[in-house]
Amino acid sequence: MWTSQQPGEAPDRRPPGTASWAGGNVAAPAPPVRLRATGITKKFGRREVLSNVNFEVRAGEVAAVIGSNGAGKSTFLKICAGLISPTSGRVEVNGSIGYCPQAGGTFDFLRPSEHFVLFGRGDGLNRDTALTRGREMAAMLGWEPEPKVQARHLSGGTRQKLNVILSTLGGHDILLLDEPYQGFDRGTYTDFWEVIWRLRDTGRTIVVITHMLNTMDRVDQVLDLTPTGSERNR
Ligand SMILES: Nc1ncnc2c1ncn2[C@@H]1O[C@H](COP(=O)(O)OP(=O)(O)OP(=O)(O)O)[C@@H](O)[C@H]1O
Repeated sequence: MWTSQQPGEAPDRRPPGTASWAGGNVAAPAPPVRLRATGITKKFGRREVLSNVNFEVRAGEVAAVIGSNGAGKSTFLKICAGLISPTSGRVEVNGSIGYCPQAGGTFDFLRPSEHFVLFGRGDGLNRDTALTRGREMAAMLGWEPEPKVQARHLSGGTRQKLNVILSTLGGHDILLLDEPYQGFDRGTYTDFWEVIWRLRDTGRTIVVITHMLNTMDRVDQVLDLTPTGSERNR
């Protein structure tokens, strides 16, 4: 379901189930657009942080959002997640969203398993499914949570793994990840991308804020929010 007004995509007029017709080869229909941001501008007070940003990402695509410090990457992702409103412009969402914040997102005095249950229940999962999914995702990131350790005693990188896992529990159509791999060691970074590609292959849409330039060959498209020219002094 589109959660805001759908502008209407061009109808596919091909006969159902046909890959080609009229004697010619016709490309398979493009996967559906999952997230579309149109003309997004955001001001904090008189300061314009985002200026007329347009962005569209489809099912089965991974997009990177890049830009200098303060370029508005986190602000843009929060607007896409519906956490804050743009000053102007609109976001259309076709599917459910999982969001991984840059910082926070976990609770000091809860154990990882308690996080899985708490967040899983919020996503409509029962307790056992939430625990199983959480542990499976942890294993994919090379982590076996110790049963009795509270989040405040986890290392920074491990706590960030927990943060990422929580955003994936609900099996959402769209994953918005704000610098998800801060503190990951090299092996976990590799595992992380394996997980992302696996999710992409199941038709998920993933938008990742990153500062890692070597990420660019891992994604389908890049949105660069670095201010240009006159925007630099905004
Ligand atoms: N709630 C707010 N009120 C006022 N200013 C804000 C608010 N949130 C963000 N800003 C400002 O907006 C600008 C963009 O912030 P944002 O966190 O989106 O940048 P970013 O590109 O994610 O930066 P970084 O790469 O350092 O994480 C910054 O100058 C920040 O101080």
